[in-house]
Amino acid sequence: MRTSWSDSVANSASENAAASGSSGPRPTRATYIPPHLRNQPPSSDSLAPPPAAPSLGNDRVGYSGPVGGSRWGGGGGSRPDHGRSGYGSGGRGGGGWNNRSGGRDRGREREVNPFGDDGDVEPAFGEQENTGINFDAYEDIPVATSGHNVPPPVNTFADIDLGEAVNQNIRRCKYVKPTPVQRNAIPILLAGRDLMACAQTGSGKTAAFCFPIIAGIMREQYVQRPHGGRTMYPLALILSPTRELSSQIHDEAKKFSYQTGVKVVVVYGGAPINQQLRELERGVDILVATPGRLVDLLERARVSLQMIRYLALDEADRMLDMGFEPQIRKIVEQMDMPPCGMRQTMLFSATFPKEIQRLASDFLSNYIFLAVGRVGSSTDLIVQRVEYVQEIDKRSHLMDLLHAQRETEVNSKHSLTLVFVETKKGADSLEHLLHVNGFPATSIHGDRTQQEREMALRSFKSGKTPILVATDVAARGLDIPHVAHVVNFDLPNDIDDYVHRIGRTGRAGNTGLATAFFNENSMSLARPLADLMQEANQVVPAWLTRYASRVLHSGGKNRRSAGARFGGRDFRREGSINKGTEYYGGNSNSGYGVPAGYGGGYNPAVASAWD
Ligand SMILES: Nc1ncnc2c1ncn2[C@@H]1O[C@H](COP(=O)(O)OP(=O)(O)OP(=O)(O)O)[C@@H](O)[C@H]1O
Repeated sequence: MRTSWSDSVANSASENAAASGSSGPRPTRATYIPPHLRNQPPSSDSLAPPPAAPSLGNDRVGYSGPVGGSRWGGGGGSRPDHGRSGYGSGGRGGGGWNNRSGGRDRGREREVNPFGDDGDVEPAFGEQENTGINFDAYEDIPVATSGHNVPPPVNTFADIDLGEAVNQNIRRCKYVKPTPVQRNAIPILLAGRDLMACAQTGSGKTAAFCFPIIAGIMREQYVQRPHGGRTMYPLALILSPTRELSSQIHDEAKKFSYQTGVKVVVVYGGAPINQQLRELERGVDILVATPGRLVDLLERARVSLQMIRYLALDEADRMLDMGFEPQIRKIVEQMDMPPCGMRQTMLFSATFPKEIQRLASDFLSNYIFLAVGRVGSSTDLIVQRVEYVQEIDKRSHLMDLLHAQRETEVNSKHSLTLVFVETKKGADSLEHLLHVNGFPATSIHGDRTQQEREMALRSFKSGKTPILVATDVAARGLDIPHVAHVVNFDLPNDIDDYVHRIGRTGRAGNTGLATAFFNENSMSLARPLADLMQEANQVVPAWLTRYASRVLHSGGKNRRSAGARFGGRDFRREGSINKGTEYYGGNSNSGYGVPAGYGGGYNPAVASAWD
């Protein structure tokens, strides 16, 4: 059974509590225990010193610059490195796995089973029930890749060598087959390539970047990290725009890395830093972070990025918009992270406007662009409705909708409604209105304390308050089961935000409904909204088409540029860089119905709701 987000948060909290209460011996940081050795069952040779790794020398301590030799060194193997100097130990043939036991096992006793099962091994791939994703629709999903030497996609998890421990966790998650983005992205990442991936909301992007990172770290044999002092040296950094999303990624990564020995830690603002520091001191391989708290830790020299070899930006377009870009540049370019080409960089989002692609290319080296079209489980299954509602009538109209839902029991414990508003004040006052009118509602926005935010989400997820009023802080990434209805009470200014908001429903095979209240205030969205709905085979009201045609030639900021459909297209193909180079490889399809990132639609408005 899938653990819910709020359950996961609760599990994570109790896990932290258990960890901090543990009386077990604390490992000294002077001895680095490779992740794959940390969770091995004790064996007769467990006290034997690890065999020396002949290719490793002191030059592997810390970042030594783009010199010819392998910084990462290790096992050789068959993985092509495509010119990435210093990349990769191990190979895809399985020879890179190190199953030796030995060394100190600092994680084993403390590791809480994130699946809440008794550790039973799930049936082999293909024998399990799946989690509801409509796999039959997969064959029709348009996929486009561009870049040099694109590794071919795989069809099954068994075709990918992620190691037995990760495979067991995939089975525990009840993932039967890789989703299209996973089928394509995982081989690319295992081949050591940088990647910009654009795939629909709810299509499994988190696992697409987590699996290769975990497998990559497990393949590393004896990476020596600098020691002494209080600075920690993670090997992978996953950045995301909100605390809740970072927490969710952390929970997912902990599931995927269960019993692999790979240690995942999350840091984000609004939570006590001392607790996070204590957690870091226990060791960290993968650091999941929001940018603000990470910068704080970097400035305190409690974290160094010197040893980073995997950098993932989830919701990458948001991370590189005007609100976040300076912080991201600081983290990636001005601290001690190895430069692009000396680390593996992966950017994921459901939307990738051209402007952001251009910015993002600064962080990437010889990268592959991947666009995965509609995952049959997602927008096809979201019914989109748009209603003309005057500003003054919105509140009563919403309550009418909710009343009607109550009648049909749509708003039950297992049928949640997420209402998006533009401002924090608006969220507070709408929550209050619903409350006094007898609707069980709560709210989440950036002015709430972290504790209040977490409580609100828990209460929503559990069905205690099945209506959540939210600002855009909840628009991206959150994987909340049973969200049946998303209401855009206030439409966003940017069509990409609309895409992410409605993507909170219709996830992983479930159906969903998205209702938008449209009026004169949302006029700039008329055309992209009408186009988006048409692409997704939705009924577009005649009045919306009329509004859309009025702004057709007015060049609004959300204007979608011809040929750059939904941002599912590599901006390098527009001829702005690398002219004359053939970028397309693998499958290429034009014109997918990916409701993702309009080419001309970037709105650099800073959303105050973000962390
Ligand atoms: N191979 C798979 N088989 C079945 N379910 C899967 C698979 N991969 C991921 N899922 C499930 O699909 C859901 C959506 O995944 P995830 O949150 O990673 O989507 P996403 O693409 O990151 O969405 P968003 O764009 O909204 O951030 C999750 O509940 C996840 O557990």
